Amino acid sequence: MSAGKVVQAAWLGALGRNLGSMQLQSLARGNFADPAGRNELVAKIRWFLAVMIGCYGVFAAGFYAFSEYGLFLTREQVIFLLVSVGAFLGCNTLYHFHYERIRNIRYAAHLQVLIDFLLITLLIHFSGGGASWFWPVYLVATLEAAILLDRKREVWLLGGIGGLMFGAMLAGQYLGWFCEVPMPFVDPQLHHDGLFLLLIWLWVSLLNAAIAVIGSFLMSVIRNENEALRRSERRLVNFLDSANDLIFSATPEGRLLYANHSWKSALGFDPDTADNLNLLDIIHPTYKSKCQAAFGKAAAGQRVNVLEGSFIACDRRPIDVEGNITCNPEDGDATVIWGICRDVTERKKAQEQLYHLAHHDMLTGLPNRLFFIDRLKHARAMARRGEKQVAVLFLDLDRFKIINDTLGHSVGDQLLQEAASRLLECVREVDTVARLGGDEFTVALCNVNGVEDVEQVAQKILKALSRPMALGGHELFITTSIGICLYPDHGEEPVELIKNADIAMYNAKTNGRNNYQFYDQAMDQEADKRLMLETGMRKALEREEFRIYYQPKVDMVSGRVTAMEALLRWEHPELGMLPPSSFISLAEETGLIFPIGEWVLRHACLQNRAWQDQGLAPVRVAVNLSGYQLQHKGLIATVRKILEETGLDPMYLELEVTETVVMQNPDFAVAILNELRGLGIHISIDDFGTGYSSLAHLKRFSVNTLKIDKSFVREVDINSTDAAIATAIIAMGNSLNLKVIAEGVENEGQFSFLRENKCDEMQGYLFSKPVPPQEAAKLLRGEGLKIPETALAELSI
Ligand SMILES: Nc1nc2c(ncn2[C@@H]2O[C@@H]3COP(=O)(O)O[C@H]4[C@@H](O)[C@H](n5cnc6c(=O)[nH]c(N)nc65)O[C@@H]4COP(=O)(O)O[C@H]3[C@H]2O)c(=O)[nH]1
Repeated sequence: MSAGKVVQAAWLGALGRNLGSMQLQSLARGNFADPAGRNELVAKIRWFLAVMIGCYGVFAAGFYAFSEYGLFLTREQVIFLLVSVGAFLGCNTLYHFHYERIRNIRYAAHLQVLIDFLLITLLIHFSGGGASWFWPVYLVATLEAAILLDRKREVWLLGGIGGLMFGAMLAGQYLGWFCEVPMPFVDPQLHHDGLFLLLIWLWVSLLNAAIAVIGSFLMSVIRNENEALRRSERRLVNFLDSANDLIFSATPEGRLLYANHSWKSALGFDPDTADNLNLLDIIHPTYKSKCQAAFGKAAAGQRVNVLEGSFIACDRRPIDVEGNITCNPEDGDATVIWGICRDVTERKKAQEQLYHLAHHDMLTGLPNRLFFIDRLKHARAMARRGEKQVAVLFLDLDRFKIINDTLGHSVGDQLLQEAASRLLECVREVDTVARLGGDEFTVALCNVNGVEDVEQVAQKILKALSRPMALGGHELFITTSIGICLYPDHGEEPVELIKNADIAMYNAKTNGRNNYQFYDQAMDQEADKRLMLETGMRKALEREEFRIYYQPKVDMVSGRVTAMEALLRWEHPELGMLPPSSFISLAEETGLIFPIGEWVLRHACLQNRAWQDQGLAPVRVAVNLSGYQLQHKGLIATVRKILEETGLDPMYLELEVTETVVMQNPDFAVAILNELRGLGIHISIDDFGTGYSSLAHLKRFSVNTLKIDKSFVREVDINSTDAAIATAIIAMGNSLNLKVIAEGVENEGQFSFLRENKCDEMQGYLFSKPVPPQEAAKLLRGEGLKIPETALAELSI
């Protein structure tokens, strides 16, 4: 048996033995060991005597006044009798009402007994006649002394004094000092018989002594017993108070009778001071009816095990408890319910915390995957009932890893928290936003009526997340890619729905990020393909499956090639020649972008050096830098190393960085681009117009060229908005002394418009598609470069 169980068994045993006598409060009141209890008893005796004597006085006076016999009392005796009765009643009343004050007087009890002796002596003597019947009252006064006084000697002494007083009265009578006192049933002759009076005195004194001895002996026995009981009670109370469990007793109606120390300190109530405290009033409403039923059950004699409940403490704190209640009524005792419970508030809190931890993401406080699946099941059940749909949105923050790696995890964490709170703003309360890990979030939209509903939310999310975030002293711009699938159209099971939304999300990523895509079964093949690409990509470098194609950039004044843009291709053994759009984002996610990017940079530099060595007119080679590469700590060192290894002059290297990547963390980009510029490298901002650059930002960037995104070039000659954007970019570039190049120029209309608007350079299929190195060399020699006829005359070729 464990120590805890031994203690529990011990105190349960003690509790059981004392259960009947455990009416602690009421017991104390009738306790002879307690002076208050004894005084109460004595007071009762004295009131009884006073009433009896008073009745006799009234009877005697009445008899004297109205009876022709006039009784056997003289007028003076009746008067004296009434005065004595009055004095006795007066003393008693005085004692009763001023008990609290009198009891503090030393020898108050002795005095009380002596006064009783004296009054009774006077009463018997001076009233004479029938009042002499009251001589046994001496004995009662001795009994009073036995009850009131703790020391036997004092009891005997007072008993002796009583006897002496009685003797003195008889002696005085014998000697004729007092008036004649006729004794009932006694020959008046004997009233003056010394021997007879001596015998009476001896008899009364003997009785008095016997009462004093027996009374004080019995009282000491009672007192000792009571003291032992009180001691045992005290021990039990101490024992109960030392228990950590909350122990209480109450009536079946809930009135609290007793509570141990732990109960009092946990709840802040004290049944001794709070009158009529009812347990049911301080039980949490959730548990009230359950506890009421349990009390009823216990009162009916059944033990209620493992009762859970919660009290409301004095300061309104909920105190969760767990325990059992029982009721052991003994014969004649009122039904008392006993409860033993444990304060499990902390344990419950810990359990709740544990549950929260198991079901929530620590960083954002959002539900985690486990909880999300649970919520999704719930949403599915609701949708089934209402014949609605559930939408699962899978979100991945674009290029989050870059921010995390470059600005540190603390900023990354803040970003995730900010993203989480913005996501919560976009959905209703019934919907669920969860974080699956990393930068992946999911949203479950309940009771969806159709695709339009979901699209609205998706657009709201894209907008909310693209708002700039000021975190850790940086202004960050982030976008997100969202994959969406619907229950029941795209799957039944939560796991399947999440998987399909994930597949759709990848599609959104490959579709240029910052957009949403609905799941389509065809995407499954895409997912398989992606898996195949991922495994293949790891070996592609070793197997030398990557190729670089080159596309010329043409100067609009001279008509010459100013640069060759290196565009990566992957010659997949099964899928054929793959464009970068089908594998670059995958390379970024897998981290393979670093070795691949380095490979492209090295080979492009080598190629350019080779062209120069072949005697071709030197041009720049433009290499695209992924956001991940730009933010990589080792970028500058890598570029330097490659330039050294290949022997290419930095002025013939151009690095293209997309505007979105630069704007994601402008402060960081400024620092890196300045350093690259410092090496003598040409810097271009790619896809310009798609990001959020402002003039203020541009002024800080140390770049050479702005490259108008091909989406604005496509309809630049027919669409007024695109035309306005393109001309604005050209004007901006001119004012900042930057070169402006347009990409994706396919026809003469675009060409003429851009030329008329003073665009410095152009690139596009109109001049040449991206071509392998050998063909690129031909272009550099001026062979095969397509310049529109209309322009040839004006160009200084
Ligand atoms: N419709 C149309 N398209 C034209 C025309 N002229 C050129 N293009 C295409 O436009 C893209 C221009 O590259 P970008 O904007 O830097 O966009 C590039 C670039 O961001 C990225 N990329 C290419 N190579 C690399 C690389 O080595 N590293 C990194 N990080 N990204 C690369 O992949 C993107 C796509 O490259 P590509 O598929 O080669 O697509 C190229 C090119 O083939 C035209 O007249 N019409």
